[in-house]
Amino acid sequence: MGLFDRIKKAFTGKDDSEEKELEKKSSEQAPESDQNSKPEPASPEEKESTPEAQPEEATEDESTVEEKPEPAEPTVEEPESKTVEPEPESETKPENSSETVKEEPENTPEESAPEEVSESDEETEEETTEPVAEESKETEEPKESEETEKPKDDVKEYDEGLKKSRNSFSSRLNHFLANFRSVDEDFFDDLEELLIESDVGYETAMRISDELREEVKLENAKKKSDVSNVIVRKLVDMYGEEGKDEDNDLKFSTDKTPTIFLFVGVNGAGKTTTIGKLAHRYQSEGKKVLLAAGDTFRAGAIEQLQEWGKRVNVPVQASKAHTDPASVVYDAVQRAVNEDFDILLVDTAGRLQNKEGLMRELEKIKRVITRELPDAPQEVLLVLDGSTGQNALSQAKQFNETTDVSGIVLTKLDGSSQGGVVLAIRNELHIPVKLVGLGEQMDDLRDFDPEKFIYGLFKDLIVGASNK
Ligand SMILES: Nc1nc2c(ncn2[C@@H]2O[C@H](COP(=O)(O)OP(=O)(O)OP(=O)(O)O)[C@@H](O)[C@H]2O)c(=O)[nH]1
Repeated sequence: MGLFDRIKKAFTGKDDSEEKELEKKSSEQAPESDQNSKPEPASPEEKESTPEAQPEEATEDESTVEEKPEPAEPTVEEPESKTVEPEPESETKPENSSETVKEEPENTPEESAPEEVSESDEETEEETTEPVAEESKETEEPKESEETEKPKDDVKEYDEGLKKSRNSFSSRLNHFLANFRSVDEDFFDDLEELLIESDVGYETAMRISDELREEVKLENAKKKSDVSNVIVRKLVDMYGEEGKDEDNDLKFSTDKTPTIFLFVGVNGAGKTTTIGKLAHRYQSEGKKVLLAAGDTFRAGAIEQLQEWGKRVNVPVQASKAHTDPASVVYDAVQRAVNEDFDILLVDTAGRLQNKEGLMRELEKIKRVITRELPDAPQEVLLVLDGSTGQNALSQAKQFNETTDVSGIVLTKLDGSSQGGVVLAIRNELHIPVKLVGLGEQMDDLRDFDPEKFIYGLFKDLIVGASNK
């Protein structure tokens, strides 16, 4: 069963063929009693969900007028979703948060062009690193986490977080389908354009268009509803295919040594915030977490990480601005080992005077870590601002050329209408997305779950597409 059918079945209780079968039967037997043909709804809670899901256009299309079974919304517990590989509800338990610490990302007028990273990195140890600002420790109790927020549900989070992306994609596609006259060359040109604009990536758009030509011929899909079904099915199944060997799980140390995650990415992508959220997650799980302020390029970045340290009650290894970041990281690794920390999360600069300088610095940081702990870092996580669409994709390409990225954190998907970039990242870069940011709060970080994500992105189209 392809991804499309798996998702459809998980969330509606029926896959496409079962549904067609049912429809056929019910139209043969009792044309009026279409009530009966509804898939037993999982839970009809938010029926209003997406207005564009059943756009007026669909009505004008001859064949599609008949009543659709109202999409069964996924229940919080996803009761019948057992068909999709069993997901442990692996999310952080959000017993806290709620308190919104406003952080200004660019709060410091940085840039006094920093001395180039010194090449002599053997040293690092004592010199630079007076742990000037290693505050927090266990001193401050997590006062903020007292006000409990109701636990967030995973499916629902994706569902809500991706509303904008979904609406944007659904309405574009629906608009497009409502306006095409025939499936000719112009149709395919326009479709390619639409897919590219939706940030699924150029190559993906071309592949879909090519394969669609075949499918359209094969399935003799001439009606709008058929074409729509084929497009969505292709998009989803292609995504499923590409991800067959993808491992979206974070890797951890397999011995007693600390796990180290190194975060890289351009300024403002959400590195510090992601580190804060992850620190909160592991801390809540009872792990001993240390943060390292490896972005010494600007003082504001150090303060920002320290702020997060306070918020989530986790110590931060830091030094003065413009210290060699490798020395800060060296000290952090030493401390993590000596004091039995479970996890060390390392922040890095998003910008230096030039790209080469930045890449050299990242390399050096990584070398320092690996020299101390050969299996670390267990992850080099590239943080990308998901709301930047194609821009995120080209950043990923650049970083991946110079840094050995093991996974991607895609942030700001809540505010984005560019969720399609996830398709491009998988189909074109083959780097697994491991985490997604669905908001600014401590609990708004999710392990990336491809099926829930795709459901969140295409819900209306998946549930609606095949019933026409
Ligand atoms: N809506 C939303 N905002 C986010 C998310 N992740 C981060 N942000 C916001 O994005 C802004 C930048 O995040 P930072 O964590 O400072 O980014 P950074 O990559 O560390 O940037 P520098 O410290 O400048 O290198 C902040 O205002 C965050 O609150 C997310 O998932 N959703």
